[in-house]
Amino acid sequence: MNILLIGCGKMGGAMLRQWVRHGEHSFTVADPAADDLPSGVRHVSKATDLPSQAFDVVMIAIKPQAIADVLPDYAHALKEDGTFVSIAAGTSVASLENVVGDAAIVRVMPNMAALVGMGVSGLYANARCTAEQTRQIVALIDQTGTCIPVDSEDRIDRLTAVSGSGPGYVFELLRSYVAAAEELGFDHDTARTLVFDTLSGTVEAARQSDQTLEALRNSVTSKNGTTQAGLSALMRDGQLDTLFQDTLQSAYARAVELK
Ligand SMILES: NC(=O)C1=CN([C@@H]2O[C@H](COP(=O)(O)OP(=O)(O)OC[C@H]3O[C@@H](n4cnc5c(N)ncnc54)[C@H](O)[C@@H]3O)[C@@H](O)[C@H]2O)C=CC1
Ligand SMILES: O=C(O)[C@@H]1CCC=N1
Repeated sequence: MNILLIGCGKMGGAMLRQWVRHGEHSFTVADPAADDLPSGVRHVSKATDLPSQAFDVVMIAIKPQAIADVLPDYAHALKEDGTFVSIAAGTSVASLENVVGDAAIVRVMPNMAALVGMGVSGLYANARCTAEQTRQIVALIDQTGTCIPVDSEDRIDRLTAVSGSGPGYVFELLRSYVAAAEELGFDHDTARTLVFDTLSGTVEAARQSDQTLEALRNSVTSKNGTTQAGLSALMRDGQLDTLFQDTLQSAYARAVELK
């Protein structure tokens, strides 16, 4: 496919790197600030540099607040049977239709783990998308990690709160965990190794296990042992559950505001 990527910042750039690595599609990036594009990617700085009806996919990867101003300039570049794809948080299909009219539109919510080809994305296709158009975009997003199609747009906003913003929570969790390990006397590099390997090894053990997460947690927790002491601080008064619920509800509420 011939694909136009409008906006190639942190998220668009992470996904583009995976697509270029797979080498299946041709890419043009429209972003005045993009200066370090992978080789083979064409770069344009303005919409008027693009021919009409040249692209199978026009993907918008700029900030939600800028879409209404920027996208109309690029609408001519999409083929008549092409697909608009938006990765913007919140911005609804209805808002996108207000800008580009009645078109095949797919909302994708990726995450920053796409940087290493381990992203997880939600995907919602509007009623104008044919099964073939949806299949093509699912296959494209699969190249950045895992793609989970959903059948309601609200699921995309909910999934934004869980996995779209998720790397932000996890980076902060890692920062705090590493800082606490340093407080306990480890140098920074050792603290990072201890925390990162604990996280990735534990996630893999949980993924490969058929036990519940509670059973796995209990398998680490000796009666009156060290883990029990640590967990009673971590879980005091249900604070961890409250914190995660507040975190996800706040992010979901913001996605709804950005519609
Ligand atoms: N950063 C993340 O982890 C995620 C971001 N998103 C969504 O991705 C979109 C982009 O976010 P980021 O990459 O984080 O932001 P960013 O600020 O890193 O990238 C935005 C890019 O758009 C470019 N841009 C601005 N005006 C433009 C114009 N008129 N024409 C072409 N390009 C223009 C900027 O130069 C910049 O490179 C947002 O809508 C966000 O909601 C979705 C999931 C995760
Ligand atoms: O914070 C944001 O709005 C974007 C969407 C999901 C992750 N980053």
